[in-house]
Amino acid sequence: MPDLLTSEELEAKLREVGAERYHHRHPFQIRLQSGQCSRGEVEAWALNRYLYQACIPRKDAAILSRMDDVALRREWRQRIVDHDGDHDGDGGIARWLKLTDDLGLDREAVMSGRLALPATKFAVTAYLTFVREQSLLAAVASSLTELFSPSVIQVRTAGMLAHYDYVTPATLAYFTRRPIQAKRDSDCALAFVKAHARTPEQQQDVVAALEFKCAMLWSMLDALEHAYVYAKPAPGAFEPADLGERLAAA
Ligand SMILES: O=C(O)c1cc(C(=O)O)c2c(n1)C(=O)C(=O)c1cc(C(=O)O)[nH]c1-2
Repeated sequence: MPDLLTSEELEAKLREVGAERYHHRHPFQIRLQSGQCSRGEVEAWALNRYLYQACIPRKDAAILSRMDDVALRREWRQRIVDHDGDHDGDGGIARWLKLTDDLGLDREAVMSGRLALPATKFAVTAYLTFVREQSLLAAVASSLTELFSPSVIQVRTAGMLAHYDYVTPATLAYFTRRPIQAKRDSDCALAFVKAHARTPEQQQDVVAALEFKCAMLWSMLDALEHAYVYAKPAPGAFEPADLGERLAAA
């Protein structure tokens, strides 16, 4: 059994996991931010990621339902408000739909998830199952990828604005608020994890939870790369208008 880490050592270990395994290193992410994606690849990314966005308030509600502490619940519930908003047209999910609208995607097709890749659906379901079935500590730790999201969001947003003329700041409005929200949310989750991971086993669970979440994010980009860079979407999945050109180039 490994030694008990100090809370600073645990934090350093978690940051190491992010540096090695977070999706900022994924080839599809690098392709997206450096202007190499076709229009169809950008559309497929936005359509598939909608399912991840839509699952986040549901997974936060599952986590919230397991918290005994009133003060913690009060902090955590803000995450749900951020995504769902207070009325129609408000909140992160609505802002994600602004992105898919601007890309010309049909709302029903996006929101129903019927054109998403099988791997996207499996990944999102795995995240929901994880937070329901693992300990509360591991469920909270699985959100810690948000420690790393502000920098990937900044690089991706700047890259997309520079390289894709059909993408404007209004199209990417979803991302404007995320870095501040992610900092607030990950500060809260990290403080909880550092205070409650008090045995080597609990510390291992926390590290494994972050590795799981990095793998889940990574697998969604693997699936996008396979389907749209190599022009092989699964039967029934989204087929962008430029898929034929991509196939000819492959
Ligand atoms: O753009 C990104 O790369 C990115 C990554 C992540 C993440 O690391 O899980 C989240 C988000 N965005 C995001 O917008 C978001 O609301 C969010 C919530 C969570 C979570 O697990 O609770 N991660 C993320």
